[in-house]
Amino acid sequence: MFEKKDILSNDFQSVTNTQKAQILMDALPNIKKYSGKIIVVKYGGNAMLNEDLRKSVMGDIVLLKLIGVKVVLVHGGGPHIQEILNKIGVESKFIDGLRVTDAETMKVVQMVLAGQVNKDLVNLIGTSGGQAIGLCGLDDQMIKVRKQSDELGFVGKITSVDVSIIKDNLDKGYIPVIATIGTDTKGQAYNINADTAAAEIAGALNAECMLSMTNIDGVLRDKDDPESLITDITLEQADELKKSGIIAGGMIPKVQCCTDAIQAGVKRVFILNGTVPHAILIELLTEEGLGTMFVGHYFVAK
Ligand SMILES: Nc1ncnc2c1ncn2[C@@H]1O[C@H](COP(=O)(O)OP(=O)(O)O)[C@@H](O)[C@H]1O
Ligand SMILES: CC(=O)N[C@@H](CCC(=O)OP(=O)(O)O)C(=O)O
Repeated sequence: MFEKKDILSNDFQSVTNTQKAQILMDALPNIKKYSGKIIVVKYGGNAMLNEDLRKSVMGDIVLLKLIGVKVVLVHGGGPHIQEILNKIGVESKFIDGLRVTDAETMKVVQMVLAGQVNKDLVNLIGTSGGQAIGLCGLDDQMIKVRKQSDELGFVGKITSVDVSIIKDNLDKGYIPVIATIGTDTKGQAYNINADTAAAEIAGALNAECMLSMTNIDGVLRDKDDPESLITDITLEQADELKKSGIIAGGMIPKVQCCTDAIQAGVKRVFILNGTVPHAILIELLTEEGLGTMFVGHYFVAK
């Protein structure tokens, strides 16, 4: 039997073919568990900046698809938006982790998320051997929103998600790749935080599982101590850790989205470190587990 450290180390190169075959056999119960089920992966932030890691994450997604999992990729791209805003000299302000979005910023958000980032990921899935289709919340008016608040400008609060276009594409064998732009009743485009959108989409799809990929191992008792990872967390514990200030900064909205997804009926929700090669496969297909798993008030066996 192999441990996480063996899988992540170069020693893994020296395992025999029989051992490799055994690893595949060991994955069989988990493959059976997820085959035919919908899994929503949220990918964004700093975990998306390194090209080799992006390739590794897209490779994991293609492999899941090929073993029969219906994968939906919801992506962010905050750092990519920031890079263009910096280049054109537009300043961005954040309120509680959300980008204040004026008309000019909204144009950049749409251009970067639905254009550059979305199509780059679609292309990468294609070259990794999968079939992806790029969508955003404007396609078929998939994500409807209303203005969240005047001070945030064109930041949308999701009012409904119509998942028909996602399901149609899953049925045709595509991996839907979704940029999180929404529209109001008048056709105005809005910026949506990608974790929030992923949780809403996962809930609307009645997904088996949602994985939120970030650049830290999961929820930590001490964010500067990787050894303090909380592997399983109930909604009540998550609330307590937020109140006590242990969960802070960008982790607050991320944890909120995870608890929202559980409450919307998603069975298993994880925060995972997307900078660990093959984090998705290790979490889903091995007994090891890497990140933080959210469970309802009752215990759900992994
Ligand atoms: N208890 C905690 N456990 C883990 N990370 C935490 C915690 N409290 C605050 N954080 C911070 O939250 C960050 C993750 O949020 P964020 O950077 O917004 O993610 P992303 O860009 O991937 O969406 C971590 O890098 C960490 O600095
Ligand atoms: C309203 C709001 O803040 N929207 C985000 C959308 C992108 C996002 O969420 O990207 P990450 O997942 O990479 O952080 C933004 O403008 O940055």
